[in-house]
Amino acid sequence: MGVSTPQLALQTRGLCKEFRGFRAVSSVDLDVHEGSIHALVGPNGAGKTTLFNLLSGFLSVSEGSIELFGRDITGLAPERIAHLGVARSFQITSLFEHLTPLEHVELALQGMTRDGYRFWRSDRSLRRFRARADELIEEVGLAALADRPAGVLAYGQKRALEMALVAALNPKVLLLDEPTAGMGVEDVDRTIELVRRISQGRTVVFVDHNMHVVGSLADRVTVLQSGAVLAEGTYDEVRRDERVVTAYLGEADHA
Ligand SMILES: Nc1ncnc2c1ncn2[C@@H]1O[C@H](COP(=O)(O)OP(=O)(O)OP(=O)(O)O)[C@@H](O)[C@H]1O
Repeated sequence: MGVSTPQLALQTRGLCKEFRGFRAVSSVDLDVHEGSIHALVGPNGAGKTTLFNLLSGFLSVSEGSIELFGRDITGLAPERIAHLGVARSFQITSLFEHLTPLEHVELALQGMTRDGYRFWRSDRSLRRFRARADELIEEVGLAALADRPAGVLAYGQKRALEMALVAALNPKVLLLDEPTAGMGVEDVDRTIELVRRISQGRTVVFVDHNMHVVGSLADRVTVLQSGAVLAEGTYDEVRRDERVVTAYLGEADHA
């Protein structure tokens, strides 16, 4: 009888974040459908990173609520939210220059087990994860560099390794903060493919300034301005929206 609505992976209602009276995120109602790729865009300072930090629990919520698959996760610690299946892309600074990509992924896989991150564990115990680590390294296109120190990887390759580390967590929801930032055209296109592959069977929310990336990947786009939702829809809908055009032109004017 009733029309079945697709399940929401993430839902926020009236979400606010204030920094000493300044509203960086203001009454945001966000619906992210399960299995979708959802982009957050907006001019500099629009509140995208702050919203990401709220979703992953890295910042406390000032007002409003966050639900993950219908469960209220407002106020949960980041590790609890991670445990419930939300992973955030690693920052480059979290790579260990002397460890190889393979070792990074093996450690990430070990971190998922009861053993946790035990760096003093023997090579033998890590070898249990070798086959899966090989797969992940292959998937992100780093097979030829699997045994080189991460320090020698080029920028785009480091970002690919971060993607493998996030995928190793096997999350239900993946939050990617500017996956193509600072990349040349080739790396951007490779990353689009990579995100597409990694998004299979998952929900992805990403922030990116590159509209080619947003247009190629996003099923839905939420445009933020001054902390609030300015527009929401498909890429084609939002890019034709007068208010969105004005917001971006306004930014260009001030550049
Ligand atoms: N810890 C903080 N304390 C005070 N103000 C903050 C803090 N973090 C962010 N802000 C402010 O909140 C606003 C939103 O910042 P945020 O980094 O979320 O924007 P953004 O959309 O991610 O921008 P960008 O595209 O430049 O990364 C900005 O005005 C910023 O200065």
